[in-house]
Amino acid sequence: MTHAIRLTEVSKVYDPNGSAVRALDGVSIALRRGTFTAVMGPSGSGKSTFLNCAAGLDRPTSGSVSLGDIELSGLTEVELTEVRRQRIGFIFQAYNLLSALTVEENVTLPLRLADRKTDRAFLHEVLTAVGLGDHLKRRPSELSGGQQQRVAVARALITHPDVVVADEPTGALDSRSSKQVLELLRHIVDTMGQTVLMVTHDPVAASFADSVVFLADGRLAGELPKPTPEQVAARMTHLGEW
Ligand SMILES: Nc1ncnc2c1ncn2[C@@H]1O[C@H](COP(=O)(O)OP(=O)(O)OP(=O)(O)O)[C@@H](O)[C@H]1O
Repeated sequence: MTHAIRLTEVSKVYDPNGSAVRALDGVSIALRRGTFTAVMGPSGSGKSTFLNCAAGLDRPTSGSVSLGDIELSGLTEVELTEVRRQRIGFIFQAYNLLSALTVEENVTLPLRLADRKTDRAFLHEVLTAVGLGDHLKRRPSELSGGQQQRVAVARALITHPDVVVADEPTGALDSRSSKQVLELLRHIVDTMGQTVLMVTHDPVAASFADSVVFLADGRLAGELPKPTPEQVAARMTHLGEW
């Protein structure tokens, strides 16, 4: 199995008050294991819908999504929740850490929710990789935004997920902290063989990926391997307002 995620002819139609919005329109793509993919496109082009369908947070109206050899559309809600918990790591713009918990408790929370034991050696490895080995007992309020997002990266990694999905992970960070988080995502792909899927508006962020996938009006509008910020920006300008 070389693909971490495969979408086949995925469409998603929202129907608020009867005026249907086709957020995704026949998207087919496969993401290889151990690769870092960025998703870009104008506002409203379907990036979040794409990420949510790929990660089992939302169900397509038609088409299929498979995570490894698991076909998500065949799962019940309970099974889907279990797949998300065990096989996908999530990173959001707003960190979503629990303020009452320490760094260590936040990072190991997905394991406790899944009733799994913490592998102390791997916890140490992950916290060292994100540069927070000395901050185990701190609480989120005692950390910078960049440090909090690195806790979120550690939390996403702790279950050994098949794929890490990140929705605008640097959207709330200054450029220095952004760079650290992006270098960290690059690092987990290069050294741990993780698969990362990231939505971003930022051509510099996208340039850390192996490949950028462009969306326009819910459809795939090209792919750019080995992207540079300049190439990404030029493509985005070509796609219209962003
Ligand atoms: N829950 C929903 N109900 C109705 N329409 C929705 C819903 N979610 C998204 N849409 C619509 O689907 C389209 C795609 O939205 P989506 O959020 O995926 O785009 P996006 O590229 O992530 O946008 P942005 O860059 O602004 O975050 C938009 O037209 C949006 O208004």
